[in-house]
Order: sequence, then structure tokens, then C-alpha cells
Amino acid sequence: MRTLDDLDVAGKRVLVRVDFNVPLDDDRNITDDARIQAALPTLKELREKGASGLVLLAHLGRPKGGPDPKFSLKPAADRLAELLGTDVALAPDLDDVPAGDVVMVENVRFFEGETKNSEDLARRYAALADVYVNDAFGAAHRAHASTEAVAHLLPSAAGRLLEREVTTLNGILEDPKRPLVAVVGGAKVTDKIGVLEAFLEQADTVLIGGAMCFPFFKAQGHEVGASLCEEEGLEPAKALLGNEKLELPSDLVAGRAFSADTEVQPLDGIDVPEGWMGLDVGPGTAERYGSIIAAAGTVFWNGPMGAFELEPFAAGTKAVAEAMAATDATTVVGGGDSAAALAQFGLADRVSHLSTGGGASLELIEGKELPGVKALS
Ligand SMILES: Nc1ncnc2c1ncn2[C@@H]1O[C@H](COP(=O)(O)OP(=O)(O)O)[C@@H](O)[C@H]1O
Ligand SMILES: O=C(OP(=O)(O)O)[C@H](O)COP(=O)(O)O
Repeated sequence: MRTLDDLDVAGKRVLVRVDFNVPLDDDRNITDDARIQAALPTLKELREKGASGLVLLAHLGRPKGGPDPKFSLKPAADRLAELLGTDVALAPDLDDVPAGDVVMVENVRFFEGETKNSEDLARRYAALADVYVNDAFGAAHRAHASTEAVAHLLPSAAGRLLEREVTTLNGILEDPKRPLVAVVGGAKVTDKIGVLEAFLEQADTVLIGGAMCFPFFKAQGHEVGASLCEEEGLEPAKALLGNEKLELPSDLVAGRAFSADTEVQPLDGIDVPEGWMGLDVGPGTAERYGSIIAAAGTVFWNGPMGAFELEPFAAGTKAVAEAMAATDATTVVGGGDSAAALAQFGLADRVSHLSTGGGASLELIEGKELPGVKALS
């Protein structure tokens, strides 16, 4: 992988792909800016090496069908401006990118072709600069126009964050201290359930939480009520059931709605009544998972155990976070929301490696080549 050591940037305009997919609250305030902070060393290095300007590309959320103010990168651009102490203009489209020290383009997922890795769109990105740097580790598992196609059109290299993430994760997981325990939860079930099979070959135990458990429960014939349960997860879940390395929740906490002031009901088992949604693992599960983590040699965690942003459903995620903080094992936590959860509990500095990528680190550990990384080789 080419790095900043291999790229001449003096006097050049640099196109930088960053992962500023940060968690936002209902008022669009950033609740955890770790991903923006993590990109600063690369941005500062490029400016110190005399780049004539930086044009930043990033995505936020998963907008469908063109520009949508709900998915604007404005909060991220403003936060970056504060952190760099310079103006950061936000260009709404690619035909209107002003010259400037640091300029951000609006959410790349507003553009037709981004997620299809369009060559035409990549050419429009490439026209904005002289060289390309990818520092978006969290999006390196996506073969998208701003992470893959564009890398072939300009002299390109990995930024310091991408470089450090790949080196650190490969180092930790080359010969992990056993048992290797993986904790997988969150809401991106369709994405992640597919990688679990290969993952189960690497790990000794995989603990399932978050919305990831519902396709398994549904496949077993349990009631899932109004829980987040994507149809696409059912077949992969069925194929994994019976794997003895797999641990599923044995109790849950349910709510009437995805809201902090909703009615809450602890469930002894895993059947979710009609009109209720499972929003956290229960205390029995949290304790069992905590003991398994305590006995591990290496723990990798991606995806919260429940809707931790909502106080009534934070306990399962907090228990796992505390177990991670308390163990002497090598601990790796990846993902925007998982990192935000650790920060919320004040435990961000208590793990061996806090990765900016959830899906990306899962795929790296599974042994897959990340398209965003491969394009820089
Ligand atoms: N049981 C659940 N039902 C609905 N959403 C959930 C549940 N458990 C966790 N979540 C949500 O999952 C989101 C994080 O998932 P994900 O993006 O996969 O994690 P990460 O960003 O760490 O990779 C959080 O916003 C959380 O509210
Ligand atoms: O948040 C991200 O991934 P993660 O939730 O797996 O850490 C990345 O920004 C990638 O976003 P995507 O999963 O919508 O492609």
C-alpha cells in the first residue's frame, strides 16, 4: 500500500477521502467527533508539506435519491473548521467547488453513481485535484467511486489513519492470543451477517447482540414483535444456527418505540410481544457475555448491544464496554457507534485499539482484501 511517504504533494491540490460519518442527535449536533479528530494528522501533514489546497470527499448516512438536508455534511465541515482553525467551505456540488485552503464537497452519496463505483463520477472527482489520498478507513470496505474508482485516476496513497488502522489491526490479529472472542451487534445487520460465517472460522466465540439477534430468533421460530428484523438476514442466520461458537441473547429489554421516554418492559426470554421491539439485551445476557469477555485473550467488538443512545436501553452495551475496559486481554473496538458508546461511558481510552471502522475492521479480520486499500497497492 502506497502511503504519504510515497506521494509528492508540494504545490499540489490534494483530493482527500475522509470518513466523517459521525453520529448526530435529533438537532444535528455531533455526539462523537472521533472520526473527524482521527483525520487531523493527515490533513495537517498535507498542509505542512505544502499542498496548495485540500478538497475533502466524505459520506454521511445512507441517503437515497439525491440531496437531502438531513444528510448534509455541514455539521462535520463546521466541526473541522473549528479543529483546524481555518475556514472550511462546503461545496453543494462538483461543478461549483471554490478554490481555498480546505474545501469540503457535500455528501458524495448525493451523487448518482457513487455507490455503484461509477467511472464517470470518479473522473469528475479526479478533475478537482492533482493527487488523491484515501484516509477513510471506515469506508475502505466499500468499492465506491470516491474510495475505489478515483484511486486509479490520480497518483494516490493512503493517509496516516488508513495506514495506521491496517497496520495495527493486522498486527493484533496476525497471531491473536486465544480465546479470540468477537462481539457483534448494531443495526447494519444485512451488511454484517454475511461476514459472520468467515468470521466464525477465525474466532473461538462470537457473541451476538443488538438487532443482529432477531434474524436468528425469527429463524428459530420465535416472535420478534416490532423489532428491527431485516428479511435479508434470515437465510444467512439459518445457515449459521447450530454453530457451537455462536452465542445468542437469552433475555431482552423491550420498548414500545425507539424513544427514550417510551414504555419499557424487561423480558425473561427472547420472545418479543406484538407491538414491542427488542432494544437491548437483558441483564442475564449481559452477565454471561461479560464472563466470556473476562476469560478471553483477545476481544474484537463491533456494534452496540442495544439502542445505547437511549438511556433505558444502554445497560447491555455499558456492561460489555465495562467488561472490555476491565480485562487484561487485547481489546479492539471498531465502528462509529461502538466508539461513540465507549466515549459515552468514559471508557474510550481503556481499550487496546479504538478503530474508526466497524464493517471495515470486521472484513479485514475476516481476511478479506478491502477494495479501498487494494486500489492503493
Ligand atoms: N435492538 C436494536 N434495535 C434497533 N437498533 C439497534 C438495536 N441495537 C442497536 N441498535 C442501533 O444500532 C446502531 C449502531 O449500529 P451499527 O452502525 O451497526 O454500529 P457501528 O457504527 O458501531 O458499526 C445504534 O444507533 C443503535 O441504536
Ligand atoms: O459508519 C461506517 O461504518 P461502520 O458503522 O461499520 O463503522 C462507515 O462510515 C461506512 O458507512 P456505510 O456502512 O454506510 O458504508
